Amino acid sequence: MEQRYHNSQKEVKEMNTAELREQFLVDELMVKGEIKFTYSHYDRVIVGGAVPTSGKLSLENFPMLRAEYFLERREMGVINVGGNGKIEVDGNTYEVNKKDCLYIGRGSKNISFSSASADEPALFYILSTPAHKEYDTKLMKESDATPVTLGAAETSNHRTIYKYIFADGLQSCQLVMGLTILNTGSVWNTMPAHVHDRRMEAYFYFDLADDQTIFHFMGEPQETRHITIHNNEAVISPPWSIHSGCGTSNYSFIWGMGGENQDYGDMDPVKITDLK
Ligand SMILES: O=C[C@H](O)[C@@H](O)CC(=O)C(=O)O
Ligand SMILES: [Zn+2]
Repeated sequence: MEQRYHNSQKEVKEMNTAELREQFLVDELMVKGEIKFTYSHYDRVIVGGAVPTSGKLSLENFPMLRAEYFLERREMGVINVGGNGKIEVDGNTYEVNKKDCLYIGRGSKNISFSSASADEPALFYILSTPAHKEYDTKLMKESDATPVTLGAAETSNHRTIYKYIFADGLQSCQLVMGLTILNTGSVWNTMPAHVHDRRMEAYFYFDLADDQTIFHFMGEPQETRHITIHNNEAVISPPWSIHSGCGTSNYSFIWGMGGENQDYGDMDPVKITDLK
């Protein structure tokens, strides 16, 4: 498991392209036949990807967690963005197909991931946060989420938001998770941008054509920087940073947060004309 430590606002201002990418971009997340993890020290959120092919992939423990097993003191959210797949949690099997979300509660011990087809494998995107108590492991199908439409074609940000793990959805200790789908011709996400000093956020971009890119904007609202992102890559957003993107075509992304509260609406918006 790779570790990413904190960076101060002052430090980030001074970073060049390579340094920004090294600190905040999480690439090589979806690797066939592997589970990959990156441990961020912002709210101790672990970002991961699991791509099972012909066999099952089991969730292993990591010595750096100093735990008996991965979810001894943690909870986990998983969203599939690939082919049909299954997740087994302590003997129960859940069908987690594209855009379905499984919340896995603290205390769950034996977890494994599998794909229905090795040729079209499931792509499981994983977030894990520290948890103080156990909530039920529960599946939310895409069709059970309540979509909310935001933005407009005129401002190139017409998009639909699906919330899965949050105060009024799947219950968790602190994890918040969902996804956003941009309409064809819309390329801007999260504009107007916002910060939420109470929560870090991670974005995972998917369903972007292989020959396209997304300019992901980060940094303090008056000190913005960008990182270019390709399909199936994630980016870490410190609590004090904006997180917004503009693609060279439309795309979808999973957002997820850990921290002080689970109130999706807790955002301090930044006026578009105040961004620098
Ligand atoms: O704090 C919330 C997150 O930044 C995202 O949910 C925003 C988002 O998906 C969007 O506006 O498209
Ligand atoms: Zn946000």
